[in-house]
Amino acid sequence: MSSHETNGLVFVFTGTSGSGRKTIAHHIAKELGFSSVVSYTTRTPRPKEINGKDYNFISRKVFIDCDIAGEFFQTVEIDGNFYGIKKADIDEALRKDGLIYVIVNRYAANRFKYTFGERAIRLFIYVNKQTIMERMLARNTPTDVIDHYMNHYIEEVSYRKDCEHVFENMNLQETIDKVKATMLAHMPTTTS
Ligand SMILES: Nc1ncnc2c1ncn2[C@@H]1O[C@H](COP(=O)(O)OP(=O)(O)OP(=O)(O)O)[C@@H](O)[C@H]1O
Ligand SMILES: Nc1nc2c(ncn2[C@@H]2O[C@H](COP(=O)(O)O)[C@@H](O)[C@H]2O)c(=O)[nH]1
Repeated sequence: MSSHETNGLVFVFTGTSGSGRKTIAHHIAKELGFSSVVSYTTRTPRPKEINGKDYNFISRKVFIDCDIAGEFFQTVEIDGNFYGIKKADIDEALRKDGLIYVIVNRYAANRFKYTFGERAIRLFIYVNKQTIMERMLARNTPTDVIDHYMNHYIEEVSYRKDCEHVFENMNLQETIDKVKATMLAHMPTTTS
């Protein structure tokens, strides 16, 4: 049995695309000092995305080879692109930090819940569709990315009823404070 089945906490950031999940998750992780388990994808990088931070960008051939070799904990295909998280990356981060965080959609969130049970905490981040649109337009986000966010909104937002915690991300600092407090409440306190 690998360690990801026995130890550690998994914070699963999920919710509506473009709602601020990565911003919130990375900010809190930096403050609390733990690292993310980064997904692999065959999608083309968007402007400002960093390989190894936002995603590990790989070719379809490499993705399929890794999949056949059984390296992925879970995979999904969205709009013709593959996404997945590697078992070895989960195990390594759990060994190092005792907890991990991932940023994924409902399919991976369900898989984490199934495998880790109460040790998987789903943090659902959302904003309304209009706000996502306004934020994206203000940042000159490419049209195809905005379309992608809009097309998946209804399906994604319906998952919030299944999650342990739900946050509407209007004021960023307020959301960060609430999510961080929620995460800390799940983390074991250290005794001196
Ligand atoms: N409360 C907020 N107010 C205004 N802008 C925000 C807020 N939270 C995040 N943003 C901005 O919204 C954009 C999308 O945020 P982010 O990339 O973190 O979302 P995401 O849910 O991880 O998106 P993706 O679906 O692409 O993974 C970023 O430009 C971020 O700076
Ligand atoms: N099931 C999984 N979902 C994932 C994974 N990595 C990212 N995601 C989610 O997919 C959508 C689309 O992402 P985008 O960056 O192309 O907009 C979004 O909800 C991501 O959080 C994964 O490994 N498994």
